[in-house]
Amino acid sequence: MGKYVTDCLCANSCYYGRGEKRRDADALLKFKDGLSNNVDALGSWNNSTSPCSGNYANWIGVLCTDGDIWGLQLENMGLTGDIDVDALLLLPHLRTLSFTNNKFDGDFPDFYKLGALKSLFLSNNQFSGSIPDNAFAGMASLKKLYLSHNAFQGNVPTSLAQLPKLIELRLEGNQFTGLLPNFQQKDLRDVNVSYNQLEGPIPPALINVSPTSFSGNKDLCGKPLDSVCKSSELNPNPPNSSSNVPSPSSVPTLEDAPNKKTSTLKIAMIVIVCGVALAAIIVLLIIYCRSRNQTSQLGRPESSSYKHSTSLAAAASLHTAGLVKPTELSCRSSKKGVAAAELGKLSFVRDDRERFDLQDLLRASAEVLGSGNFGSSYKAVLLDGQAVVVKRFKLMNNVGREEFHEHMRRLGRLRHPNLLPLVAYYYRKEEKLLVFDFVHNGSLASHLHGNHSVEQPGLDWPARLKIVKGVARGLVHLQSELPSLIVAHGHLKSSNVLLNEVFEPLLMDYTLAPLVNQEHAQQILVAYKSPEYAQHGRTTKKTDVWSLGILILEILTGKFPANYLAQGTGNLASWVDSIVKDQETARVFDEEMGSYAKNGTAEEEEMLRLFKIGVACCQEDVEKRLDLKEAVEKIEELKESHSDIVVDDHV
Ligand SMILES: Nc1ncnc2c1ncn2[C@@H]1O[C@H](COP(=O)(O)OP(=O)(O)OP(=O)(O)O)[C@@H](O)[C@H]1O
Repeated sequence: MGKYVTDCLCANSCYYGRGEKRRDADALLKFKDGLSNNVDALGSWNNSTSPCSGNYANWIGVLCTDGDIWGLQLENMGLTGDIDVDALLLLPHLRTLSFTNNKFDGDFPDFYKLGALKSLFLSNNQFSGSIPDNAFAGMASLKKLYLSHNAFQGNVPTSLAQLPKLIELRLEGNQFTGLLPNFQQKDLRDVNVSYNQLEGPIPPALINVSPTSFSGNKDLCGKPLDSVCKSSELNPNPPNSSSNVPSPSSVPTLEDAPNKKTSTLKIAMIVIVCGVALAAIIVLLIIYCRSRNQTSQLGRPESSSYKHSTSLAAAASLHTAGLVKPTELSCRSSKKGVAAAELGKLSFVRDDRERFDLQDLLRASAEVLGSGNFGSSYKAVLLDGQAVVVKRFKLMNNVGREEFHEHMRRLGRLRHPNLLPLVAYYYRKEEKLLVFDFVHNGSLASHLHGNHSVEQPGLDWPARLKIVKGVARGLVHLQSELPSLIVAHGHLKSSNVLLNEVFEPLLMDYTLAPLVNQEHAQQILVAYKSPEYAQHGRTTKKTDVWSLGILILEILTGKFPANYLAQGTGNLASWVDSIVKDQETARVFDEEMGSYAKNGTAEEEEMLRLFKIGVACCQEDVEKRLDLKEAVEKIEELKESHSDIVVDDHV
């Protein structure tokens, strides 16, 4: 419990007694006053509660730590009006601000006043006009700045080049003009200025950035692009300042540039050669697509040795009649005139993986694993024997390309023994494909509720405890790596826990909420079945703890929360109540655990302790519910038995 709650022991009535907390609430209410259409979205911002109780936020979109407000995450709310920076100035602990995906417009607000800010996310709004050159002067702590997909004009402010800690800078999809400032920050690694109207040399510090981060501009030149800067571009004389000019020392020099006549000739040659090559590729693709379509129309199986297996393309079409088949992904794109090089291209998020492309997947023998709420999952075995799972997601069409790429990159950076790593993805407006490694032991759900045999015996107590510990560790990692998300997993349930060959659990389908269409998310994602969402229409940092509690009770009792998976149904509280009542009157532990679950054994005592933790995680009242840290600490203390046998958890 956070210090504020422990100090007060009464969350609501005391906070007016504490000047600091009162000041925070007043500051936010003042901020809210500046907004125009905030009535519904910020309904929880009112005087009946304090914004924070410990680490828990009573007000939507407020990020709390120990009772202090360290961030605001007001995303996808349709907000307009004024961003009252002076009101935010009254929040001394504020470090992060996100207004992504709203409708704010007008000039860039005076964020320079918030000198301690570490991250600022304003993407996908309607801000416009020039940003003053010194707009970021004094923001020495700023690490992440996202201004993409607005309508900013004028020069990229030179004060950005003076931010010592800047590591992520996203300016794509605006109308910035002129030269890039001479960025020199060595840690500036995630930069994107594509689709502006920038020109001139790319600063030397950015030569290792991907060339696509500069595409769609008027006339940028120099590395990492292929276009060599002309001498006039290397020594431009911009009206604004010399600090805008990258040092010419490491960009190509005059000697590198051929004379004008030769270079014009060369450019003409290159254009012709590229044109011919492009035409040839398009013709080949059309032939290829036609031949594949004919094959699939004939329904010829690619492999007769698999009872349920066929090519992924055929599997997809068999299973999703009426939907776009993966085979068509590349063909349709070509009709729309997308560059040939982009066709069938999977984006890989990890460097340690061997690359394959969509065509390899389509050629692979494939098997339908199942059909979930979002679409179907296929197991595909590539020619080199590598088994992967391709998941099709259809309910993510409100998310923009850049936002999707950004989210995938974030997921790609996650590394933990209890998280199923994302391998690659494919973006298309109507449908997304996510590729993961195939996990051999299947899902926890199938082990708990499927038929048991000699090959698949029931899970014993040590195995179940190991699974609970692994799941808890995976959740902690997600929460600590993605602190800006209110719900880090959001879809925790037994079919989304896979078991590897040593029964180590791997969480999957995590962090989908920012991508899934809002209306579908509320129908499908487990987080939206929590009591806090049912009662107050909001999720919290403890929502994943609720799902963990349900999972613990399911693992201990072997009882399947039937309503849990059904689309559109909510409240699981009655399921929890029935389990608790059963426990009071009889032994509820799954008999599949055999002698371990017998009355009075040391193991049964440990099971009881875990049961209590599960119930404490399922408290409907969020205030009374354990937070993740507390839950994990208690889970880690559990042993296979009271006789101190430590679980061999392979982590
Ligand atoms: N990487 C994987 N390795 C092995 N089995 C997998 C893998 N990914 C998914 N599965 C299995 O494929 C089946 C379908 O999974 P899918 O995620 O499509 O649906 P779900 O988990 O049942 O529901 P939801 O769409 O709500 O998550 C499930 O039984 C799941 O356990």
